[in-house]
Amino acid sequence: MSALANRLVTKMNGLGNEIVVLDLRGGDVVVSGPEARAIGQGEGLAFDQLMVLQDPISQGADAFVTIFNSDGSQAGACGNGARCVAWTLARDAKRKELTLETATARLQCRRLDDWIFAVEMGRPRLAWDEIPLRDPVDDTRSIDLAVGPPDAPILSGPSVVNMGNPHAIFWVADIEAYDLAAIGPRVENDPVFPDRVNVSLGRVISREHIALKTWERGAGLTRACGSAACAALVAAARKNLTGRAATVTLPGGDLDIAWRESDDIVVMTGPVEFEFETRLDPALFADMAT
Ligand SMILES: N[C@@H](CCC[C@H](N)C(=O)O)C(=O)O
Repeated sequence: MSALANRLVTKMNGLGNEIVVLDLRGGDVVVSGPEARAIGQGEGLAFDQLMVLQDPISQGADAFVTIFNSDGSQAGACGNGARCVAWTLARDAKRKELTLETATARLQCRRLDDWIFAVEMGRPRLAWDEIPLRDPVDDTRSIDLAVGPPDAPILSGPSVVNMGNPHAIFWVADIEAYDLAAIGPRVENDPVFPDRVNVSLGRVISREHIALKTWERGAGLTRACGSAACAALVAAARKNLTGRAATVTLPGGDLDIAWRESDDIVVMTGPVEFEFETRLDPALFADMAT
């Protein structure tokens, strides 16, 4: 029988971004991409991201987190998932300050209220090879990429930012005026992005307010993407469209994002919602080698 059979999982969401938390700390069980996909087939467990907790590597951290997208690929960051993980850890440890480790960062999380968490999402990486892009460019505030006919593109010049994962943001006047479900996968898989990319449409409403919709790499259209909200604020501030703090309104609700001047770290604040806990049905892993 699979070592994942009957494991307890917590189904949550952050602004409608569907999250499953699987706590494997205290053991040496690891999850493969196919196993992650299988977990998403469980009743009510369709997720955008699966957050797998393992024992931390460095001192003082509460958990090492591996992040899977619904297609079984791995992501370096997940803002909404980080808040959900912080909620499970805060509940169990009865603490307000938590530290998560991921493959790319160490994230400090703070419980501000029962259901509200602030997460330090790290420093944005802005050089072309940090996004990464295939070809060198001097300025990632707007890159030479267009969607649509070359003589009449419908979208062009996205900003690109790495927030632990790669993001491209097209600035538009109306985020509802485009078919992101069609455009998203084309841009996600464009060869200019060797690691693929998360694709957002952003509208600057004011210097303190952005509206955003995201097609997530490996997960598709989602109701909210925390790292995209961080990337959008950084990109907008770099273009002097906003200041260094703004509310980002996503289809699922609002996140407050601040890009601290003192240490360059981006802080995301927003809610989490607990849905249910359940045990993983052994039948999900029936076809897999143990
Ligand atoms: N929903 C997440 C981001 C998810 C990761 C992304 N799909 C990727 O592969 O980079 C968030 O809230 O940040």
